[in-house]
Amino acid sequence: MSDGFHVYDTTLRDGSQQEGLNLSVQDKLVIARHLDSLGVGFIEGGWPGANPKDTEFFRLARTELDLKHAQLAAFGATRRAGLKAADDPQVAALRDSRAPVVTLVAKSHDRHVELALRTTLEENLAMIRDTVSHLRAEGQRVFVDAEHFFDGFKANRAYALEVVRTAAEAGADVVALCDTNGGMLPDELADVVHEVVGAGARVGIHCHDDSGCAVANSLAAVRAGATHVQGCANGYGERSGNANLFTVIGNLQLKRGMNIVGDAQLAEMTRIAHAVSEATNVTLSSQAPYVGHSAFAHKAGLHASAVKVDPNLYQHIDPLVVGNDMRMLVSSMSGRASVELKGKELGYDVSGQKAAEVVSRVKDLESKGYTFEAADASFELLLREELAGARTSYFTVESWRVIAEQRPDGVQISEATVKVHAKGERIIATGEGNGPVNALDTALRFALERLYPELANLELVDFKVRILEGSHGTDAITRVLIDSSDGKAEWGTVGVGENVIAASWQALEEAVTYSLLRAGYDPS
Ligand SMILES: CC(=O)SCCNC(=O)CCNC(=O)[C@H](O)C(C)(C)COP(=O)(O)OP(=O)(O)OC[C@H]1O[C@@H](n2cnc3c(N)ncnc32)[C@H](O)[C@@H]1OP(=O)(O)O
Ligand SMILES: CC(=O)C(=O)O
Repeated sequence: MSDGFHVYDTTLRDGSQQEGLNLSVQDKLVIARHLDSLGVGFIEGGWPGANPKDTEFFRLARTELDLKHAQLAAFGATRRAGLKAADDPQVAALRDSRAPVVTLVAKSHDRHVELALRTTLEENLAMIRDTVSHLRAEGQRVFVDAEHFFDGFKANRAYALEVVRTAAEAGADVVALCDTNGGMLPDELADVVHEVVGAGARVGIHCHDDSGCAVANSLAAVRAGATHVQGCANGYGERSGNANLFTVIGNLQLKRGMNIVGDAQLAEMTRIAHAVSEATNVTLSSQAPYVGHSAFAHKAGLHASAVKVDPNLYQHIDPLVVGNDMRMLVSSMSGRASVELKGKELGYDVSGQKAAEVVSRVKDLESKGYTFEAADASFELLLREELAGARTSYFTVESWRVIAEQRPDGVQISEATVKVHAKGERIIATGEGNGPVNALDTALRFALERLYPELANLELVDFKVRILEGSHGTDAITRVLIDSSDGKAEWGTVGVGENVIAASWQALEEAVTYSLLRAGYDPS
């Protein structure tokens, strides 16, 4: 990280104020390690003393977190009105955390001092002064988060600036100006930051995303002179979240030319964003800038035809720089170039008239309810059929049948029979399952596993059903998407039919066919 500029992560404190996000101490340790490996300068670990988990995190961090880049910061409030900082138990918890940095939240809006703290403006300044100097004297580095700073500045400019001066004079290294309610817009916010820079301490910025401007506001603040930027992984945080730190880092490094993290660390950013999302158990938006699964996915035919000439015609950066990948999506919006590029991605040479035929087939099938964006394996099987003039096939299906039963004891069980032909044999197999699709899957595997032992590695990992509305007087139809894995890769297949079992069978048959193709068996 460049000297003189701080990247401060508050995922483990402000990020965990997000509705539905609950981190264990172990989750926090895992996330801290990921953020450290990205090269952030500070990791705010939580509020020691506010709850046992955060206190425990700081205790364990001393022995279990071997941070290579970041310093740990403990978050807490200034002392209570009327108490000495040294006697305030919450301040003691910050001291006892033994974190090298303490970040104190301080009121900087006069109305909040009077209504929320129920004290005088002078006492609030004394609370800031005493707490900062006490912790400094105890050997900790102190940052101050000036809460509601921008709203406070509008209401009482002199008082908001006095808060910054008081914190700086007492020894705070950073005063982070907080857009706590997240309602600021970049131009207005930048003007305020500009006025504060030079008041003594290093000026930082902490933005919430209630107006959808948290990242833009953070960048505007940096341009106006802030040299400390706070944010959260994947934009987590209370209400609409905080500035997405990954977007901020990408923009500062790649658009503003700042040396925020190393190139090798930036190339890990996509992996880290997804690993943090695994730890928080909050699905990462596929549209997340830089790191989302769709951030460099091209669906429109016109885009693909230009990307074929030069990917940068429809991409703002090279995805590899942030560890992401360009992907081509095939759908009813595709043209020949989309199919050509997707074919190349899958290892097939398809162009000209053949590409046009594939496009036309995809469009026709999508008009009937199929979708190939999420069913890459079904698309590959279709492509192979167009190129070879015949389906890739390892078995032919004579018939299948399934019975769903509810027994007198309430247990529901399904039983399926499949009749298939493979390698010159006619095979009849029966399977049971907790539902009809599970029973069909079991029966099909029983039928084929002896001839194709690699099938034992196939696992169905997801199953999605969608009822598509009928049009032009037709009945509604069912689309089934199955995600499968062989432990090395995942792939999707699609089936469409008038009933859910027929659609599922089709997606299942393609999942099995594709797994045999991947396993290297020769098609019949
Ligand atoms: C803008 C932000 O996001 S700041 C971070 C906010 N995060 C959290 O609140 C999560 C952790 N919080 C907690 O666990 C609890 O609220 C605690 C442990 C901190 C306090 O709990 P309690 O003692 O029960 O108080 P409660 O939550 O009801 O109220 C907060 C108190 O802190 C006071 N306070 C608020 N801000 C400050 C401040 N900057 N400096 C000193 N005191 C403050 C309030 O006036 C209130 O005082 P009161 O007890 O005299 O009414
Ligand atoms: C401190 C903080 O999280 C805020 O003001 O938003």
